Amino acid sequence: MTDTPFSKRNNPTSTFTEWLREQNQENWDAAINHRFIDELFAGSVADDVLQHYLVQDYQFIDRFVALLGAAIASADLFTSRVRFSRFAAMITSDENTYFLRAFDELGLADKHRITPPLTEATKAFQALMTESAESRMYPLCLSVLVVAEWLYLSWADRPDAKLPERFIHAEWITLHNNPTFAEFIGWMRSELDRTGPLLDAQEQARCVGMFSRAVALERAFFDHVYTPLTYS
Ligand SMILES: Cc1ncc(CO)c(N)n1
Repeated sequence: MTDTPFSKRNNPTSTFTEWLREQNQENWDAAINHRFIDELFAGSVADDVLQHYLVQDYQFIDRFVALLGAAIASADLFTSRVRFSRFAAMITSDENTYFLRAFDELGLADKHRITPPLTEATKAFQALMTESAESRMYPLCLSVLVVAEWLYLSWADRPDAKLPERFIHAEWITLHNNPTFAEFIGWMRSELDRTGPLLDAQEQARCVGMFSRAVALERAFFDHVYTPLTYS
């Protein structure tokens, strides 16, 4: 990892978020081209693999919504709070009901919707989200939120791909590649592009650190679905 501040970056035309992503290109590309994503588009993910992914991801989403709350609380503008609040409403409605319908389809017991065993990857992600929320600094909250949403838009954006038949596959794609979602990511990046460069070198290094951890964890999270737990 480099300690070079944004103002001394090699490529002077890159924005703050581009600069952050450039430093994590290998993990980013491995995540968005992951076997799991190829199988999701093909509709061929094994049910126990998808179930494991969704059970663990529901626990990710719990802390993710808490982190959205921290972004709402720490944002410097009312207009930013409004946009994040609307996004939080989407996650806690359309996305939440997708999880519940998918759990029904996959026959998942109630206890695993609420308190499943947590994997190391899930715990590490939860710890990162708690740390960034507890910083109470808007750009640090954004550094983790931007990875989670921008990386998901990046894997889901395959314009020539046909949607798979089953809703448990297709809806997980359309939740992450629809125009409203894409527009929101553009806005959220512009928020980090606006507030990140104003930080001092030490605080920028914290952004770099959290962004990098988040990208590495996204990759690890996809890797770990192929050793699914049994939820009986
Ligand atoms: C692990 C992970 N990262 C990002 C997203 C997008 O919200 C998600 N659902 N799960």
